[in-house]
Amino acid sequence: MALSGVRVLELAGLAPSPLCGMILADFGAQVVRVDRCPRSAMNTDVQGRGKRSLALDLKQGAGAAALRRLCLRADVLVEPFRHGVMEKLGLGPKVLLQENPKLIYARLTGFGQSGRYAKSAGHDINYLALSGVLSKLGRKDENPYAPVNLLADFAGGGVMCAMGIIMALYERTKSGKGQVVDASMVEGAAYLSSFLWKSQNLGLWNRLRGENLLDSGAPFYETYKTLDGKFMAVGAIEPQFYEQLVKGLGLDLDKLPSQLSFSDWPEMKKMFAALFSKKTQAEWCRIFDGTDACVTPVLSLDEVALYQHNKERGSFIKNDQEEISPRPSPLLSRTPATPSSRRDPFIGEHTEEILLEFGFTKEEIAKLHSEKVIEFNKPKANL
Ligand SMILES: C[C@H](CCC[C@H](C)C(=O)SCCNC(=O)CCNC(=O)[C@H](O)C(C)(C)COP(=O)(O)OP(=O)(O)OC[C@H]1O[C@@H](n2cnc3c(N)ncnc32)[C@H](O)[C@@H]1OP(=O)(O)O)[C@H]1CC[C@H]2[C@@H]3[C@H](O)C[C@@H]4C[C@H](O)CC[C@]4(C)[C@H]3C[C@H](O)[C@]12C
Repeated sequence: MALSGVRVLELAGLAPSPLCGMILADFGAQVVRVDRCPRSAMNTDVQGRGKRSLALDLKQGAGAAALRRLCLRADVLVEPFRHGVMEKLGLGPKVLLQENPKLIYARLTGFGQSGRYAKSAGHDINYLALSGVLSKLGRKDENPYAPVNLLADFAGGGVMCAMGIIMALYERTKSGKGQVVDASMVEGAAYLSSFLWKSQNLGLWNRLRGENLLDSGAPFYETYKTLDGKFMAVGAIEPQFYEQLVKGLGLDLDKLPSQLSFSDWPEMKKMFAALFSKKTQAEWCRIFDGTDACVTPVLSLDEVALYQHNKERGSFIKNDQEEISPRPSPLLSRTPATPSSRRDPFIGEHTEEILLEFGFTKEEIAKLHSEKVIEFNKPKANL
């Protein structure tokens, strides 16, 4: 796999850093999740695929020292705390990079490592708000609306951080040096939205939120409810595709206002909505499948894996617990990701084997254990 041989230490965090670690693991890296010790009653990382867990108390001097030792043999450290937390533990980049100059030290935070908010708490919606993106999301006459915690946490955070790590790993093959990756979710979400910025002069965003081409203003870029309470997604932007949409709806193009007549959009939406409500989702699929009308069903998470196209590509996978999840993306032709099919690790499940692998002796491990710096957690206890 593309990242085999890369050793990653991921300090356990909320949502974005677990995704970052999972991407690296899916593509072959050996990812160790460093969990808190004493461990919490329940594992909240649902993105632990392919990782192993080491439970280590970083607040004890011996715990912080153990992490420093682990970092000597690691390629990447991912830390998800607000700025200052790692420094307070004596584990800041100055210390760790001095000890291992090849280390890639990835810091995944909401507000970045500097600026007045660097030490403030926040969540996806706050980061999205400060990126400017949130102001563009939402329907006409409604408040801005955050689409779950996908944009800042995962796209602008977890994915951007993984990209930064991979670029730093590539650069290291030339310089032999590690570096700090300062991944701010505000900036990640803003960067992700570069199209929004760069397209300001195209006239795409001249109208209020929810009245533009791609933000639910246009009748041909919208979702519509069907007779059976399901939905269809319509994305017929180009005139040749719009023509096919109109045909599929049983309308006559010549009798409709021009596609880009903004003032007619609200009425056209009503007309399209009335038509979509007359047939079931399956009936609309039969009409539009195989055309270029850019009309697709809105599938639920329960439906996607069984949907013919997704089945043909094997886009969703099952683990040995029969849980379905998306297959890693993108597909690499020679070295595709081979995600683990095992269940996620229990906190502290691999503490001993990881420490042995990183050069700790049995005696050292026993001492750390007796001092409650580390914890073991045998799987049987969880079954
Ligand atoms: C799924 C839910 C998550 C929702 C995601 C949400 C929408 C997000 O946006 S996530 C993005 C959050 N932001 C960041 O990650 C940016 C960077 N980080 C931060 O800004 C902060 O970390 C913070 C604001 C997120 C949290 O601040 P906090 O003060 O808690 O932490 P820090 O200041 O960073 O410091 C960390 C301290 O911890 C110490 N530490 C760290 N590691 C160790 C270690 N190994 N040993 C010892 N100590 C360690 C470190 O030293 C720091 O100490 P100090 O403070 O003293 O300096 C989920 C959200 C809530 C979940 C639910 C909830 O938990 C209840 C249930 C619990 C149950 O177990 C499972 C079900 C739950 C319902 C659970 C379900 C889900 O997981 C949630 C809903």
